[in-house]
Amino acid sequence: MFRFWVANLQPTRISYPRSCIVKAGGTGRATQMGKTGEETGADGSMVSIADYYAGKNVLITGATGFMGKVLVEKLLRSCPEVQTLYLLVRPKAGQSMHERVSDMMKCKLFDRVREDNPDFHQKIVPISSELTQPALAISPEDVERLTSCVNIIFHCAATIRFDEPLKHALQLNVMATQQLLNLAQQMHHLQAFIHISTAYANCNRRHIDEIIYPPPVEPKKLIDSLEWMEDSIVRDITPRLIGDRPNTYTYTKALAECVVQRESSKLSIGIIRPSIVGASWQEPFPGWIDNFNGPSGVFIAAGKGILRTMRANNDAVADLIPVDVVINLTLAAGWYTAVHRPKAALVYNCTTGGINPFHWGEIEHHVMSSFKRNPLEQAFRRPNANITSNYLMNQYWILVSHKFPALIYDLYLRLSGQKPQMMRIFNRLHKAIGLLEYFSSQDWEWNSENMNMLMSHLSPEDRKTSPLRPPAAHNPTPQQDLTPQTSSGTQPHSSTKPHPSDLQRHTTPLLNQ
Ligand SMILES: CCCCCCCCCCCCCCCCCCCC(=O)SCCNC(=O)CCNC(=O)[C@H](O)C(C)(C)COP(=O)(O)OP(=O)(O)OC[C@H]1O[C@@H](n2cnc3c(N)ncnc32)[C@H](O)[C@@H]1OP(=O)(O)O
Ligand SMILES: NC(=O)C1=CN([C@@H]2O[C@H](COP(=O)(O)OP(=O)(O)OC[C@H]3O[C@@H](n4cnc5c(N)ncnc54)[C@H](OP(=O)(O)O)[C@@H]3O)[C@@H](O)[C@H]2O)C=CC1
Repeated sequence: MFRFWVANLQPTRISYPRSCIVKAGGTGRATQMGKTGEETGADGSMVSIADYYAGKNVLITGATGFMGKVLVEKLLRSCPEVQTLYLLVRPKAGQSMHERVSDMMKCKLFDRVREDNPDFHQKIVPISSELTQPALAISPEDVERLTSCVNIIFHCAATIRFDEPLKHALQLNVMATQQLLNLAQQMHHLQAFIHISTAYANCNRRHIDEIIYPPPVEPKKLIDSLEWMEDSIVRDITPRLIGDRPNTYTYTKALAECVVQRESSKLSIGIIRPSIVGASWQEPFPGWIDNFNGPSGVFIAAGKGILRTMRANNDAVADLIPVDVVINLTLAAGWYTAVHRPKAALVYNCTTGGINPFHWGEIEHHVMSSFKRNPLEQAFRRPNANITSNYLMNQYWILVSHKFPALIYDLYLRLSGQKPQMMRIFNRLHKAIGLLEYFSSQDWEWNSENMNMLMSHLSPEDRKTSPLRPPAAHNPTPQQDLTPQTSSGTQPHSSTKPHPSDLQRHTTPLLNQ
């Protein structure tokens, strides 16, 4: 299997002349490039994001995931004239691909879309695909169909587990991305390829620009080397390979960026780097989330009275960003990439810390007071969690507030003839928070010039309906046409960075309750 991938990392490229790709474009409303570079309609007015997506065929990977679902929902709701959404989905947990998609469309997230258009499901076409398989396991008929009509690709699928074995993380995050790029190059009408990366792909640096940094290793060389290795050997050498990155996730996401960038002479590419994606701010309704990733699991464990202590720096910036804001940026980047066809891939650091800093210490305060006002059902103990940056103090509280109560509770369970379980729960919790502490103990500085630039290109209507950042009393929306920073970092970029004190703070709705 690995051998196949290696062979396919250097694909036979079918390149279409750029003019062909662009002209062939969407079947939507007639558009032309305005003098300023904005896409304008036939009447000369600026074309909105919804106008751009009208009549377009969109391919989405990872649509069953947290961010993918929100992307599908927003596209259907805000771009009602979008032609078709092709979702690459695999069967899972005994459910067929069709059952999974049909279940997904029944979920509360889609209530508003359902209200607006009860037949919205007709726009969704699931395509069977297992991304870790050769050629993404897409049938030849489906390849034919996709290559003949897709206009925009959003690549959201990934393994986001921090403890993923390197080979699997490499297969999904890097090789599948390469396979998708190969497919993209065969598409006759493709206008934009949007890759979802993470703001932490380069977390081994303190200051992160909107450029692609040199990869920690040549991806193909790594794949070649791992091909013949036993899994146990790969496991042993993983810490050496990932070096100063904390896990295989950030390492493989960095490699994926590099693989994507290498195709930027043939495809129009945008790379979105969100920081820690949390519950929705506004859309389709406030507070939607469907997973325990990142801080969400920590919050729930604290709310249930299980987690009492965690290592985190009170003063470090907690770079949380609501999922709807990330998706607004993703759709706007798709539009911008297709319309402006930047020569090099544009990277968008999708972060909040530089403009609206919020700290882990403040989060602790809001989370705890929120759970005191709105207690969770069946809590283990009354919630009372504290964060500390002191290792010894944390170890002390782990012993006193986690392990000791767990021992007592398990003893009680044993004596009452039940299976002990609390120590097992704490062991898993300790493993999970051990993996998260790297991110809660330090902070990073992300440049977000391209996000500002993108905002400056949005029509006034789009700024209202698809805000790229939560509103702030004194939040100066850049009015001027800012120069994009290219992924190679070669072009100059504007220094119109808003001052943090100009901006109002926000928290996710969960914390605002
Ligand atoms: C003290 C109180 C206040 C706190 C303030 C301070 C908070 C500090 C928090 C710091 C967090 C910092 C996080 C930074 C992350 C930045 C990373 C960059 C962002 C990204 O690019 S991508 C997203 C990042 N990825 C992740 O977050 C994934 C991390 N998770 C993992 O790697 C694995 O899940 C983990 C942690 C290794 C655990 O694996 P495992 O034990 O195998 O468990 P599963 O995840 O498979 O879950 C099994 C099962 O349990 C359910 N579950 C999980 N957590 C909870 C919970 N808290 N309560 C209830 N149930 C839970 C889970 O849904 C699974 O259920 P299934 O039914 O699906 O089996
Ligand atoms: N959540 C976050 O905080 C952040 C996420 N990101 C990035 O955003 C993107 C989306 O993340 P998120 O939505 O949170 O992740 P999820 O884990 O919720 O979703 C992952 C998606 O990838 C799909 N997928 C995984 N493996 C395969 C496979 N072998 N074949 C086909 N599909 C597969 C999953 O499908 P299935 O349902 O079948 O498993 C699912 O749809 C990722 O690229 C991630 O790196 C970046 C920064 C922060």
